[in-house]
Amino acid sequence: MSKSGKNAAFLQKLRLWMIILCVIGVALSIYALYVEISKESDQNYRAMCDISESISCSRVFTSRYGRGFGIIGSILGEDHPLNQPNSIPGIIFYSIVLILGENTSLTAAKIQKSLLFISNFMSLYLAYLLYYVLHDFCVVCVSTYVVNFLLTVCAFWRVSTLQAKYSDSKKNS
Ligand SMILES: C/C(=C\C[C@@]12O[C@]1(C)C(=O)c1ccccc1C2=O)CCC[C@H](C)CCC[C@H](C)CCCC(C)C
Repeated sequence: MSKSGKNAAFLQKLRLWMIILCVIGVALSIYALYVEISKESDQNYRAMCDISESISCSRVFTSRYGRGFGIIGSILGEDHPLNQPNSIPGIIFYSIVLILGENTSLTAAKIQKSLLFISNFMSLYLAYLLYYVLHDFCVVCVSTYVVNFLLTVCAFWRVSTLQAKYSDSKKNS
């Protein structure tokens, strides 16, 4: 296969994997939202990801860090309307990444790469809270960190492949 054919095939593969990862991200966020709402209305609700006292996702989602990433509440007040469950920006975030993946321009790919790069710092901050502050292991949370990391790797490959593709098409014209 020619170089440009190989690039095109690799881009298709990346697109597929990124769609799958974004759908997983949205699904994990919707599940987190569902658990948080269920637990808030019924203290006896036990989620699938509540395995033990220290492996409990609902304890994490209903903690003060489960809303507004623990930041918005301390600035605007816990009861501020912007202090929503973390899963809501999560759903918006993965949807934006998904939409950017459907745009074939290099600019869209670069914006996508930057957003994903930043999300790993968010993962680090949330993992810190999870491990050192809440002393919990949350399966859903850790899964989102893995999804963010894998999406970031894909986004970096996508940008370099698109750059190679565009510099080749300039050479050949
Ligand atoms: C479900 C999810 C993350 C899981 C979790 O947040 C949860 C649910 C939570 O309650 C929690 C509590 C205490 C410690 C850790 C945790 C978490 O681990 C989604 C984030 C995904 C990603 C890390 C978001 C990236 C945010 C963007 C950088 C901000 C952009 C905002 C957009 C609207 C454009």
